[in-house]
Parts: sequence; C-alpha cells; structure tokens
Amino acid sequence: MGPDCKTLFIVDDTPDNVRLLANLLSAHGYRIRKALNANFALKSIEQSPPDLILLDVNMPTMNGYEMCARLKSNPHTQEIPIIFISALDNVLDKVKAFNLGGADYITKPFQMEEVLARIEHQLLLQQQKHQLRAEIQERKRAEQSLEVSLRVVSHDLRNPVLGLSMVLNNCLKRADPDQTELSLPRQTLEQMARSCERQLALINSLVESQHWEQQGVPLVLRRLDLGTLVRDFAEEWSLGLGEQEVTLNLNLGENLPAIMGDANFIWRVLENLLANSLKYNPLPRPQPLSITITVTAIDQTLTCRVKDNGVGVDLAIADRVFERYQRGDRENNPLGLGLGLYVCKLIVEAHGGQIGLNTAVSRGAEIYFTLPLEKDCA
Ligand SMILES: Nc1nc2c(ncn2[C@@H]2O[C@H](COP(=O)(O)O)[C@@H](O)[C@H]2O)c(=O)[nH]1
Repeated sequence: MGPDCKTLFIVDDTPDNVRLLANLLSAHGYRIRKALNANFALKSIEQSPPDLILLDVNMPTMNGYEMCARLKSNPHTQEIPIIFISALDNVLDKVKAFNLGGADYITKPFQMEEVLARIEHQLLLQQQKHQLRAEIQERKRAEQSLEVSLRVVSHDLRNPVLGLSMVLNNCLKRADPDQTELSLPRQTLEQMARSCERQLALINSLVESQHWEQQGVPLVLRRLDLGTLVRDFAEEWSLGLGEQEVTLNLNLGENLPAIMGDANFIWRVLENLLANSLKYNPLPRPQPLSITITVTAIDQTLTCRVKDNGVGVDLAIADRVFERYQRGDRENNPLGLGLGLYVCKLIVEAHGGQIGLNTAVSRGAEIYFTLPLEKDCA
C-alpha cells in the first residue's frame, strides 16, 4: 500500500465511475471505500471516518451538496476534506460547493494526474492542520505549566523575602540614622540566614527539576548495596531526628542483591521522603512520630518503603502527588513547591524504577520506590 495507506471514500451513483476511480486510485496505493448513494455513505463514514471523500454532485435521493452539508454539521465528520467530482461546470455550482465546506472541485471528464495531485494536496493540508493543532495544544500545555509555576514560585518565594525585608526594615528603623555601621543580634542574623537558605533551596529545586526534565537526570551508575546506603543515611540523620522527637526504624532484608544506582541521587530520594514525613507532621504532634524504612527484594527488583504513622497524604491529591507543582492544601505548608515527590519520580524513573504512594495504609503515609537489580542492567 502507498501514501501512508490513506483511505479515500468515493460516493457516486454511477457504478462505472466508481469502478474507474477506485481502480486508478488503489493502483496508486490508496485504500478505497465506496458507496453508490449518499445515505449508505453517511452511515459508513460516521462509523469509520476516511481520510478524504470524493463526492459526486448529482445523485438521486440526496445530492452531493446535501451530503456535504450533513458531513460538515457533524463534529465526527466535519474535518474530513471533501473533493467534489462533477460534470457540472458552472461557476455557481463550484461556488456553492465551496460555500458548503467543500475543499476542492474537479470537473468531469477528469485527467487522472489532476485528481491525484488534488488529493495529495488536500491530504498534505490535512496533515499540516493536524500538526499545527498538536503544536498549539503543546504550547497551551507549556503555557499553563509556566503559569502554574509562576504562581507557585511567586507565592512561595514571597514569604521568605517578605520576612527578610521586614527584619531588615525594622533594624534600620530602630538604628540611629547617623550610625554607619550596625550590629545585629545573632538570633536576627540566624533568622535572616535561614530565610535566604529557604529562598535558595526553592530556586535550586525549581531550576534543577526543569533541567532534569529537559536533559535527563545526570546519573553516575555504580554497583550499590542499598541496605548499606540506607544504614549510612539513617546514621547521618539520627541526631537531627532525635531533636525532632522522631524514631527511625530500619527493616532491611538479609543478603539483599546489589543494584546499579547513583548513591547521591538515591540519597536525595530518601532525604526528600524523610523530610516530607517531618514537614507534614510538625511538632507538637498528637502522638510520637515513627518512621520505618523497609528494603526487600521482590520479583527481581529491590523495593524500598518509607512509612510513617503521621497524618497521611491528603487523599484529594493522592493520585497526583508525583506530578509537578502538586501539593495538598490541608497542611498549609509554606515550605513546599510541590516539587519534592516530582524530583523523586524523575530520579527513580531515570534508574529504570517506579515510585508510588500506598494509599491502603491504615494510618500515616507510605511511599515506595523500586530499583532494578544489578544483574538485570545491561
Ligand atoms: N502527610 C503527608 N503528606 C505528604 C507526604 N509527602 C508528600 N505529601 C503530600 O504530597 C504533596 C506533594 O509533595 P511534595 O514533596 O512534592 O511537595 C504535599 O503537598 C503533601 O500534600 C508525607 O510524608 N506526609
């Protein structure tokens, strides 16, 4: 079959005309469907729209103009280009065909080269139209994403900047106007430094996620023992978790098979998941917070689960938590851009693994991710 195997539908009440056109066009690689009357053609076209219709004008029961008008008023069929093929050579007949939405008009007797050229031209126009539409859709999606990101960024960056500006203006107001050098209490400076760090962290996560989405996550893969990595991670976090009154339990399977992974990036995933448990269960808590990291080898993959006994994930966004800029409302958390889990997803998927939220847990939140075993990596 030829021209991408496009399907042409011929509608003409003269069997000889249909046969002639069908033979010539199928010899040029087109798939042909045909009908000798408009009613049958309309039903068939509605059920399975062709790429283009060749339509006679003078037909009994329903003529080509009426059939064209019906096709153009039906959302399922209105986009299909219609080329009229008719013995009527009058200008008004041609104008009427175009006014009804016809794409082109060929007069009988026709030259096959002309028919082919006009069909190809219409199919090309149709293809360009689809491409343009897809590009417009894509651009709209990009614009929406940019708009959301601008909204989120301006909202989340405003708070720390506002805080910093208030502290600075307060200090300036209280200081003697003749004093050229000011000294500030350590606590104020610490507050300002924290505010700057938060702004930097927000900007970094934005830039980073954008970069990784476009260029891919720059992994350096090495043979890794995930159990050891999780143990090192827990040790590094133990002091901070103690201060936050959090118990961290490890449940690491024995003889875990090695994976191929980037330790720094997997560390980032663990860090994000643990930080989320703390962020969404701030002090004071109704009950002590306990977090368990479990690593098991199931079905040729290593699965790591980070589970806490806290408030659990807002079910309203449970199926979207890994999307960019998605965050729950109920925590009223000013620290997140809704990028943490999105970044985790980028990292895990770059490793060839999967990440998910277990909504079946009775209380608290459980996020799991899988990583392929070293022996399965090419
Ligand atoms: N209660 C908890 N909610 C969580 C936790 N981790 C994530 N979330 C929810 O998901 C969104 C998106 O997370 P982000 O890291 O991409 O910002 C967040 O706004 C929360 O609603 C968790 O451990 N506990």
